Amino acid sequence: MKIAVGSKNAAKIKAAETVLWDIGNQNELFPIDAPSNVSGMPFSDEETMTGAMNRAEFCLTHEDIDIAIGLEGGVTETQHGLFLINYGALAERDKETIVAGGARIKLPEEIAERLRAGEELGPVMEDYSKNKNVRSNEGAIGIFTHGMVNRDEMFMHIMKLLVGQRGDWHK
Ligand SMILES: O=c1[nH]c(=O)c2ncn([C@@H]3O[C@H](COP(=O)(O)OP(=O)(O)OP(=O)(O)O)[C@@H](O)[C@H]3O)c2[nH]1
Repeated sequence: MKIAVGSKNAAKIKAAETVLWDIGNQNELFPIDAPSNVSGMPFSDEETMTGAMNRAEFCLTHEDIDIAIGLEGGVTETQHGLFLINYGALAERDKETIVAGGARIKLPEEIAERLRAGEELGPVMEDYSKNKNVRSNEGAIGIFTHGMVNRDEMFMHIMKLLVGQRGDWHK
């Protein structure tokens, strides 16, 4: 089967590749630069989830793609602070899109304040950590967990939730 992941982000591609290899399929993975059609920095569960679904559904407009995956990062406000969140979606023609959310952690207040003021997490994390291209490598989750859970691993978990819900990979 031809499977698309709606991003050129290395952490997202690695997560998709790893989980698809793990389920033992002879599938081909195609990274596609898919628009999320939500804001650059999604600011709620709803918006982040919609971004993941929009990316997956965009990939299905490529006729040769059988299964499309969208992965999206964002943040959400809670009574206890601003949390980093992530969602994934798996779309197929004539089937209901499958959705899953990933692990979430509270962001330090100095980061939260900058996001509330309109900055995007990617550049803020580069500035904070002095590392380059954080969003495609360890991610904010990797930095704040001291490498215990990096962004690819967090997306791998979402991938497992998606492919697990679909189920019938060997039929
Ligand atoms: O350093 C980061 N570590 C993270 O853990 C993280 N999660 C989200 N973001 C940022 O939030 C926005 C939407 O995220 P996002 O997933 O839609 O886009 P992305 O730029 O990471 O990938 P893509 O658009 O190439 O697929 C973008 O500004 C991302 O930079 C992160 N940045």
